[in-house]
Amino acid sequence: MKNTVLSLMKMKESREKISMLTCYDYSTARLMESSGINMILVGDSLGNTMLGYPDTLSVTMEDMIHHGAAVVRGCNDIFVVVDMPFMSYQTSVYDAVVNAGRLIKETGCNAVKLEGGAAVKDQIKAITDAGIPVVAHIGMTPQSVNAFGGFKVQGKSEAQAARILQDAYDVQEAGAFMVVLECVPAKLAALISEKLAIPTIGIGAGEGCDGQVLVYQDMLGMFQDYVPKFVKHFANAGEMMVQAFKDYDQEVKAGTYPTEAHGFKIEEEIIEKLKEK
Ligand SMILES: Nc1nc(=O)c2c([nH]1)NC[C@@H]1CN(c3ccc(C(=O)N[C@@H](CCC(=O)O)C(=O)O)cc3)CN21
Ligand SMILES: CC(C)C(=O)C(=O)O
Ligand SMILES: [Mg+2]
Repeated sequence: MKNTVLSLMKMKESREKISMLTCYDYSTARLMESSGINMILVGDSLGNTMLGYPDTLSVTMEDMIHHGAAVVRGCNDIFVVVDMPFMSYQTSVYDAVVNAGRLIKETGCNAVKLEGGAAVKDQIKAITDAGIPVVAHIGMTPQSVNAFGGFKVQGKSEAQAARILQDAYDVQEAGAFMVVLECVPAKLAALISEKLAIPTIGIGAGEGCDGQVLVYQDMLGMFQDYVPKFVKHFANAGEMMVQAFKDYDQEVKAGTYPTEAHGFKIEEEIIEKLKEK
């Protein structure tokens, strides 16, 4: 049965962990749907994993709509969240509502996600007031990579930890129904998870969160540019793919693929007639 904002919030109450993975295309969405995971995130991490950018800053609304709509076409039964890309909501509350609305209308997703705490309270409130569920994202927010000086864990000092806790309270108060905690110390994430009424979804935020999210190419072992410390390889799909590509290359070159079984037949007579032309 498909989750809703209500059933996801109830999972926190009953201490049932929430599983989320990123997804960017139709065929992967079909596969994920048969796995039992609770939620899909069409993350702006598609800038890295699908488009080959060094960060998420170049990702556009058009990119998110293109991939988001493909994922939604593959999902009958999973709650889908689409990331708002860099500069689609930071510029004004008006831009935030217009662009959140476009993501909902043009992809068919169930909720949107945006990065930031206190700084985007007004945006979260306005999008929520428009009837669009919002997932917040605090801690190490990759769209601020240049401000952070790299993809570095946030919240180790007392001042930073206090700011992140306040961000968590702020996004909850503004109306977010869920919050992603990225790359923050495990004990800080556990404390925030206890204090908030809304579910927390961790990535590099330890075992105390109400759920977890990973980039699917990371957990399948098929992304090689970098491997963050929080990633666990649940498969070595990268190795399997390279082996299959090698086998194909060899068989094509050796003439062992394709065989007759992979081809289509035609009446011999027709070929004989064509030979005379
Ligand atoms: N494939 C992929 N996976 C991700 O998790 C991800 C993306 N892309 N793109 C957007 C952001 C970028 N993220 C990143 C990228 C790198 C590290 C990383 O390498 N961290 C180091 C250093 C941590 C530190 O020094 O504080 C690590 O060892 O984990 C972490 C998160 C998370 N997001
Ligand atoms: C890793 C998650 C939280 C994300 O924002 C993304 O994939 O873009
Ligand atoms: Mg993102």
